[in-house]
Amino acid sequence: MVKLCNRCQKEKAALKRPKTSEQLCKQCFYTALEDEVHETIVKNKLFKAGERIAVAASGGKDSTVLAHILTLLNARHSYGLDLFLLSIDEGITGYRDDSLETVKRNEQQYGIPLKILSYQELYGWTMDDIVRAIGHKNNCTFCGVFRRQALDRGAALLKADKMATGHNADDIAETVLLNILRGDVPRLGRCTNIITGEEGALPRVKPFKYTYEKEIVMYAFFKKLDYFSTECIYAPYAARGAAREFVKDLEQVRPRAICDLIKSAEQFRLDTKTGESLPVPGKCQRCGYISSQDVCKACILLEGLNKGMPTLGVSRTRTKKAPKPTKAVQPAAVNGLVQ
Ligand SMILES: Nc1ncnc2c1ncn2[C@@H]1O[C@H](COP(=O)(O)OP(=O)(O)OP(=O)(O)O)[C@@H](O)[C@H]1O
Repeated sequence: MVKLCNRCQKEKAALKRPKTSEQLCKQCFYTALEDEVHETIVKNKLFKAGERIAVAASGGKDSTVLAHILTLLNARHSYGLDLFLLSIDEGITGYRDDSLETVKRNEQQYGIPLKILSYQELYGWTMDDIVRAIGHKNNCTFCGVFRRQALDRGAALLKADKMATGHNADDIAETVLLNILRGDVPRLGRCTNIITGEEGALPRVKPFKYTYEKEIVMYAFFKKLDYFSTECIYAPYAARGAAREFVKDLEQVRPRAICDLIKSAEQFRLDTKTGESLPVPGKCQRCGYISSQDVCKACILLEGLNKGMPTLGVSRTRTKKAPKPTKAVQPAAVNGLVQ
């Protein structure tokens, strides 16, 4: 017997939604997902009319679907946003070079201008160079810290008001678990925030906070979106992989587990009486970019690389005293890079 779509009751059901177990036709699935993202955007006041939004685009499924859905919702609901694609080329041969080709095609497909910035031009090192120098251990620390700053720099060049990233519900649930494993209570409370960095120059928003990865993949697949699907070649060495597997196992047993992990972490709010305080954003004395310390993590890591002491700054203990300044990356070095 043909199973009809639970919503329209007319079309044949094409899929079972991983999040709700509803059996839907393709069109009703698209509408359900798009409406949920719209609701998330409106309820959480993620955007204001007239804002310039940098969509952090890696060429992967999440950011590709994000660029697609934001373009669509911006037109459908007259958000009045100016959208831009912003990509960081970490310099990972056989991975990022291929995914950037996808983003270049997305620029044409969605009609959104693209800006690419590379670690090579910002820091003088590619990730391939870094892995050659330090090995596979800790390379994700360098990549994560440099990417975060590189995205901020790119957004500043684009004069963006906000940045939207493709972090989905699974990513956030994984981060919750990692923070529990590390006993990092302040981060545990903060990692589920849908808007971060509001106190600084560039707030970051996560429109896919409640969107399941499996549904993003289904959406991209059924809509035949052009995205790059290979994992980072250095990813097998990341601790996140184990948390990812665990979240997938939990989801298998109980699909709600992903939402529940996010909800439970939301209950962990910082108790100011415990003496723990949130880092106060300031400026790095060397490069001038946002930092809660005198010298930002990117400058400390870069100093370690340039001095042949790559473990400098990798430890999670906070440096009270800033190390002596060496050559810093000057903001001026990347001025005039807007294409
Ligand atoms: N190289 C990059 N350039 C621009 N944005 C990036 C880059 N890498 C990651 N991001 C942003 O951070 C988000 C989460 O990063 P993650 O490492 O999970 O991405 P990914 O798996 O490479 O690709 P995606 O999340 O797009 O499927 C991405 O959705 C994207 O918005």
